[in-house]
Amino acid sequence: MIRDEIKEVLISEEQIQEKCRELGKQITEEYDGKFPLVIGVLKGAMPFMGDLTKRIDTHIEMDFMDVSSYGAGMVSSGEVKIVKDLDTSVEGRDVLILEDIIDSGLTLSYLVKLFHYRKAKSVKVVTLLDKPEGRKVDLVPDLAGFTVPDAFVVGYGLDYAERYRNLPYIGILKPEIYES
Ligand SMILES: O=P(O)(O)OC[C@H]1O[C@H](OP(=O)(O)OP(=O)(O)O)[C@H](O)[C@@H]1O
Ligand SMILES: Nc1nc2[nH]cnc2c(=O)[nH]1
Repeated sequence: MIRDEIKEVLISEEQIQEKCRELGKQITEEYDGKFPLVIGVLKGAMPFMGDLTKRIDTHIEMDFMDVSSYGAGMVSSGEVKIVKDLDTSVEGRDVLILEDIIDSGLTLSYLVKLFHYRKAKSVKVVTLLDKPEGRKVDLVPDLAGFTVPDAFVVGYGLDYAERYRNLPYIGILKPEIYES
C-alpha cells in the first residue's frame, strides 16, 4: 500500500479541505463580478484546482497550463518548459494562477511575467503550499494555504518520479524510497 511508504503526514485531508473552504471564500469576495480566468498549473495543481474551485461562489473561467522544471527528480532544473499552453487569451483578464507549491519560485515567476507580457489586466497567485526556505527568486504568493518546511513533500498532486500524486494528504516519504 502507498501509505506504508509515507514517513510522516504533514497536512491531513481534513486540513486541506477546510483550507479550500477558507480560500474559496476569500477568492469569492475578491473576484465577485469580475469573471476571473483561473489557471491551474499541471500536473501538480490538479487536485487543488478541483477542490478549491468548488468553493468559489462566483462565475469563473478555468484553463490549464502544463509546465515542468523538475523532470523525474527532486531538484529544479531551473529551466521552465511549457508542455501545454492555454486555450484562452489572458489579454484584459483578471488572472488567478493556482499552484500546488511554490519552492524555488522559478515556475511562478516565469508564469507571472508571461501573463503580464500577454497583457493580462491583473495576475495573482494562490498556492496550497509555500516553502519560503527554497526560494531562489523573490516571489510572494497573494494567497497561501500552508507553509511547509524545507523538505521534499508528496501527495495531493505532488509527485516523486510521477508517483504519489493520488494521496489525499501531504506527506514526507520514508528515506528508503529514494534509495531504492
Ligand atoms: O517553485 P518551483 O521550484 O518552481 O517549484 C514549483 C513547481 O514544481 C512542481 O512542478 P513540476 O515542475 O515538478 O511539474 P508537475 O506539476 O507536472 O509535477 C510544482 O507543481 C510547481 O509547479
Ligand atoms: N513533489 C514535490 N515537487 C516539488 N516541486 C517543488 N518543490 C517540490 C516538493 O517539495 N515536492
